[in-house]
Amino acid sequence: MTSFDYSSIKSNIIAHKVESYTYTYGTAGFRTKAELLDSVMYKVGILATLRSKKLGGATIGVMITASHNPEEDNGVKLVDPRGEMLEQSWEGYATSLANAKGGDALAEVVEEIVAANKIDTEAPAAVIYGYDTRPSCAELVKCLELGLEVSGAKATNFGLKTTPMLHYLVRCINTANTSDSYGEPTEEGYYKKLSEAFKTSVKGKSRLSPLTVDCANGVGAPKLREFLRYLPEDVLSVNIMNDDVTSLGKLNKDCGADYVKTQQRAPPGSKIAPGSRFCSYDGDADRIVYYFVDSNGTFRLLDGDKIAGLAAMFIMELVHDAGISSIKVGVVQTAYANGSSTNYLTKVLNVPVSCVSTGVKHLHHEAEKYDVGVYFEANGHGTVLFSPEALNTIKTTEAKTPAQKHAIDQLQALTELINQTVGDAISDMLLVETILTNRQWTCEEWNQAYTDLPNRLVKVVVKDRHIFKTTNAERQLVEPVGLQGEIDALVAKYANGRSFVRASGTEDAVRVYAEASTRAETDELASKVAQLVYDRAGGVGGRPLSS
Ligand SMILES: CC(=O)N[C@H]1[C@@H](OP(=O)(O)O)O[C@H](CO)[C@@H](O)[C@@H]1O
Ligand SMILES: [Mg+2]
Repeated sequence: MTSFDYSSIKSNIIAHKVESYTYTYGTAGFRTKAELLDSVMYKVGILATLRSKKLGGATIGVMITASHNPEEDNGVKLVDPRGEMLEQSWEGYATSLANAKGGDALAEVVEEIVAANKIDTEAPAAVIYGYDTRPSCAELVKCLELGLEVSGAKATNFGLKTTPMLHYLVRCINTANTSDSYGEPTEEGYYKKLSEAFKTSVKGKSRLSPLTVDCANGVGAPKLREFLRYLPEDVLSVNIMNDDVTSLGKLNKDCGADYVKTQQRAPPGSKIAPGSRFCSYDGDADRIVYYFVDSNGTFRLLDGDKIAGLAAMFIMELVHDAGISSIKVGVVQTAYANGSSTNYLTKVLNVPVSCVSTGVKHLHHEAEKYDVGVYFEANGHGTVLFSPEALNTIKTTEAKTPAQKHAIDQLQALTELINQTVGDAISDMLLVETILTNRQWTCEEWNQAYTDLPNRLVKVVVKDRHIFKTTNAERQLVEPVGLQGEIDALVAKYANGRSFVRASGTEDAVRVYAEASTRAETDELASKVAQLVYDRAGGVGGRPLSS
């Protein structure tokens, strides 16, 4: 291990490919065209080392992936010691480092971070890293490794991983030999933990019909295949599709969770028919959506909102059957959650629901406020968090009846089955399969909880999206001044109408969301609001949805 060496940090700097490009550590870390990322990877290596030094040598994770983005993109994000996303206050450091051009500028930013956080640069540092199947990963890994080396980290390459596996590994390493040890810090340990919990969860129940999993031609494919070696076919029957991770150009192309959610259709080539069950992962396997076609042949999507409803329902019943009145379940959504799902949660399940800003970190932090916090974005990213007190209560409650014992055992198994560090397609799939198996439900029966309101998401390109400022968990605009009043006036004309506008954190566009009672009204409302935004806030290119 080398030590932290300013001159080495300066002299090894990787030059920016495009001088004028500005990097931002956003909702999903750094994400852009892969060829622009080599300089960033070097600096992320340095940042991860500093973060670890700041936290007494705790292991920090670095994941190289661009999730559902096209194959030519790539990205990188840091994982904090408990497997969470990088603490928000450090995102600014990431951005400053990434934009520092030249060795002197870089050293200056590093010095600022060291001073502001009183970091002992000679303290130990440990960083683990993993990457997805993108062809650009190999080169980017080398750049990251150089950054880790010049800053003196003990670095470990965990190789090809799904994003949630890397989060799991970070938490396991940092909790090893403690009372809240999260598991064995190996890929095998992950498979064993989840498969054992699943076997317990479905014990004594008949296996469901086969589930076809679209792996988006990404890292989920080889990892799911490996995982299935731990689960006998008579416990879970899975067919894998879109598992080509070697041919160029296939990753996320006309497949995967994002495609299915935005296109509202099954990937081409899937032999979906009434009675069959399907789900899709995204490119780094941290998102999942389910779908099926009903007896009329109509495509039905079971998205993150539907998964949240199913999970909340099941866990609340288990808590009730276990006789544990101290555990309160809550659900966290964003403004993109379908109005019918919020209605179902609050009026039918009577569960408290919080609405927070877009981005998993916001949902995760809000979910930590509940004893059991279920959080999902509509797009299928989410998980369930059990507070330390809830975990302890589940572990120590003594059953008075066999029914109570069964419920407690089921809850205990769920705490092992669910990846509590971050949304995880494999783990979330097992959660859904557990519930459907216990209920012996078809997807059609699951879907009956509520009917989605028709909805529409439109992108409007404007001169400067940063002029859009929101409040109330992004549901209302504060600026441009006056625009919200005009949106409200439009919404008021539609039964069950709802619409909101915010700047995307990941694309150079403004997003307009609308829902209403009928498809026609929804489309009309979406188009009116989109055109209003275009007219009032510097629309660029063609006017959206003009007929
Ligand atoms: C409407 C929508 O789906 N927004 C997505 C998208 O964020 P935007 O800030 O809307 O671009 O990407 C995020 C990161 O993957 C994800 O968390 C979020 O849900
Ligand atoms: Mg993803």
